[in-house]
Amino acid sequence: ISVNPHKRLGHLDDFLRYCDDLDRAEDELLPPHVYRIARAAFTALVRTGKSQSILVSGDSGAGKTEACKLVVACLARLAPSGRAGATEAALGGALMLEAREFVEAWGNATTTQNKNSSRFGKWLAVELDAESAIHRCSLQPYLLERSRVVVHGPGERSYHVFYQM
Ligand SMILES: Nc1ncnc2c1ncn2[C@@H]1O[C@H](COP(=O)(O)OP(=O)(O)OP(=O)(O)O)[C@@H](O)[C@H]1O
Repeated sequence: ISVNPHKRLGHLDDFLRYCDDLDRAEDELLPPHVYRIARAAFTALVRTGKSQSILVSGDSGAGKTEACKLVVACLARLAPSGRAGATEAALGGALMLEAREFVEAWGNATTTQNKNSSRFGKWLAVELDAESAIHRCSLQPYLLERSRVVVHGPGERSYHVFYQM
């Protein structure tokens, strides 16, 4: 269970430093946190070679979109560590986050529940190479609320991009 803090907590570096002090076998010693979920998926993928999935669900405004960004930020920091190609991998993670801002312009809108509500579902894939560095990221949108382009409720808006232009 993840609770929307409604403020930047910003302690990824502290968390990763804390993780570094622990043996990798001791995932269960980590505090409950979205970073712990991301790290557990990463270590399981590296250990087993099998794909891992993280399903984020909840009410509008619960913090799903922000939680996903934190997962990607955490993977981007974990994946390249100490390997050749680290710069490219870190860049891939950063680009993924930047790309999401762009996608949000076209698929997010202000609603009564959330001023940056995602009006589509998304399948985000992060692929690692044999060196456990980020190889490729992709984002597949689906079920976009297309009717919002022409009509929306009182106090709501159409997609951000129309106001940004
Ligand atoms: N981890 C977080 N740190 C700081 N602020 C957050 C965090 N999670 C959510 N918020 C705040 O809450 C707002 C709503 O969160 P978010 O857009 O992630 O919700 P959501 O569950 O994706 O909603 P929707 O289903 O409507 O898209 C964000 O715009 C942000 O202001």
